[in-house]
Amino acid sequence: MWCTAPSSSSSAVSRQAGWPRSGLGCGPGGHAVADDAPLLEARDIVVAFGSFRAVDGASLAIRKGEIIGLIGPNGAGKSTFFNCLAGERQPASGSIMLRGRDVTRASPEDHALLGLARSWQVPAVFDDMSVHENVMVGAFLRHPHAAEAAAAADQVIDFTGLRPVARARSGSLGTPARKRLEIARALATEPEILLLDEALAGLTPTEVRAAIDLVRQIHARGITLVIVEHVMEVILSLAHRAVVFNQGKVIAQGAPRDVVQDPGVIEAYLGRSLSRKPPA
Ligand SMILES: Nc1ncnc2c1ncn2[C@@H]1O[C@H](COP(=O)(O)OP(=O)(O)OP(=O)(O)O)[C@@H](O)[C@H]1O
Repeated sequence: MWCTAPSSSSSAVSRQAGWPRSGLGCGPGGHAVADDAPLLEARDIVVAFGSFRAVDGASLAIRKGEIIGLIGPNGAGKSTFFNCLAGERQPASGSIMLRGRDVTRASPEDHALLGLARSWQVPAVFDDMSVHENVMVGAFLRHPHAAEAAAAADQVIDFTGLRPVARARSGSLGTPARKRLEIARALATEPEILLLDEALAGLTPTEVRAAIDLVRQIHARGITLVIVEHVMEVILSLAHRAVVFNQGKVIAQGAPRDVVQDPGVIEAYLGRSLSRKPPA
């Protein structure tokens, strides 16, 4: 467990090392956080592009240890909502609490320092850098000295199975290794909660199974997960709770096997998504 005084830097969020980080008994700055308080909570989030509300009053509370599957049709607002959770986009209204702290207007770096990491739907790796150097970029968040960041990156590379390509130029990687690198770079920031935005999209059924195994191992390390994914079988096999978005709103949530029986979910989404090819 870590409980420290707030940093004197402008971010007011302290840097803490050790992967994976553990314990949520203290909020940043040593404020007590109730054990049953959500790790991350978004309330009544609205994001508008002109007169169009991409996210229209969506709320979600995520507890430590959960794997949440966020599903819904194309354009439902999942990624936009994700971007708000990670601090990349500020909502027009609503609030976001991370570990008991209001982060609605906080920067992505502050979110990362508080223990939230995300992967991008299209991997945002630095093509001209090696795999190891890319992972070091994440590790620098908590290890400012290069030797320590390199050692921390090594651990993550071993954990994610990237050792055989550790010295390869990232731009030379195929889709599965690129997706894995995206996850590795997020893990190197030593998160307590990891948001995966379609991290399994574009993989073959065999690669999907390997990626599901990796997600299970990440969860076994004590990391809470929120996954946006279109392949329902992935949600059914991984998620404790499925949350369904449609037209910017949460229209249903619950145990994945219950949610798929919900007539509103079938009408809004599953009628289309079940026709997508699941992992064999
Ligand atoms: N920067 C933007 N400017 C204008 N409209 C946007 C912008 N970003 C997203 N949108 C629109 O907001 C809506 C929600 O998009 P979003 O990407 O959040 O949906 P999604 O549920 O993640 O979809 P997908 O499953 O296809 O990734 C879409 O209609 C999209 O076109």
